[in-house]
Amino acid sequence: MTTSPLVEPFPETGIQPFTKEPIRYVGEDGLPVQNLPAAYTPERLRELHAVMLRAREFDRKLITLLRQGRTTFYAQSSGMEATQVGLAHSIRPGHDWVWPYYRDHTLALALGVPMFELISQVLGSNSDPSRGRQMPHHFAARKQHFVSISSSIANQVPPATGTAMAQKYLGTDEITVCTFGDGATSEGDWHAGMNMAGAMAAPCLFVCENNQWAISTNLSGQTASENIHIKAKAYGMPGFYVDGNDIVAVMEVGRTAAEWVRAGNGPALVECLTYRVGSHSNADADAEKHYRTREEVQEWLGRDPVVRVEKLLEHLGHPIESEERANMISAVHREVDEQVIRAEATGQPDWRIMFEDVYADLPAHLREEAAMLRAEQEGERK
Ligand SMILES: Cc1ncc(C[n+]2csc(CCOP(=O)(O)OP(=O)(O)O)c2C)c(N)n1
Repeated sequence: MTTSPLVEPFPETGIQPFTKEPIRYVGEDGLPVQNLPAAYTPERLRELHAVMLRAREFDRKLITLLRQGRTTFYAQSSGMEATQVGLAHSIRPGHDWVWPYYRDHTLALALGVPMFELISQVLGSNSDPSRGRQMPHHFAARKQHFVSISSSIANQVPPATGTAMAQKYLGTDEITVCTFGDGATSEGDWHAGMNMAGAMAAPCLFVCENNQWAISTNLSGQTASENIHIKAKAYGMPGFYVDGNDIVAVMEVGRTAAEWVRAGNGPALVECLTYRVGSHSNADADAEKHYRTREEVQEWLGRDPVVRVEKLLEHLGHPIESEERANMISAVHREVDEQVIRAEATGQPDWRIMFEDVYADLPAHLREEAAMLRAEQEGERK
């Protein structure tokens, strides 16, 4: 067990919980503000950059799909790539369990969920693992232990704690990862889940993707607390504050916290300070400038996490040339187009699937409803 986790820097990495300022390795200008750990070679940084850029372009293409009316809901994560890709690289994909929230498709991609599955889900096609029964953009991926998403804010927090408690009782070396936005931290479920995790020393890594807006409510309207991570203290767990647009910082803090949780020390909270540069979802009046200024958005566009890695690579003498970047973007666009065609070709699920996959023996009232629908369909066909 590590001693004094609430005040001391963590011995292996020297990373300190409860800092006043977000922990940062790479400044907004792309220059390191402290020594980069040896693992961040130019090759590694290029790999991370490619994952981030793929997610960014996935967002752009899916917005087009939405505008074409081929899906009905989408919530972009543009601007938050360092947080989600960094988190994916802090845990063990397919081993640890993830209770995500609805903006986490970049996390899913980075954990290795095939793009085909994500696109199938958004389209509700036959190839969708949920077979069109979940709201669009509410993914689940069995192989990656990525639990189905709830639209209801903070709903995932108590069951994430429960999963972590089970992992503890079973004595596995898995941990649970639970993500949420800043708005979720005002919900009763959030406090119940955090409290229980602390009391039970459950191996749960809580990650707040603080993008500073909950639809039209900003952080200061959300809480009188000076920040989110400080709330961890009340639940007896360390709280880390990290620059969520700096992938090196997210990975260093994320890995420190995850391994500390895995070592049996109990839960931890990581707050990633980032920004949602796009609209909340397609059901949002962001473009009409009702709740935030264009200047604020511009300011954060200037802190782009993908560009930060490009600037760092340039500084290290390994720049991504503009032609190479353009080719990477075209390749993602082609990949999306191909997966859309493949998913659409599987067709839409039949109404009969409503009655499948839940009951081994269908109860009488559902058998009756199925028979009624069948009769109606047959009547229409005559
Ligand atoms: C229990 C509940 N209350 C309200 C809503 C409506 N709602 C949908 S998204 C959202 C904002 C959540 O903001 P945050 O947790 O910060 O995540 P973000 O969308 O900013 O990533 C709200 C209030 C909901 N889905 N569930």
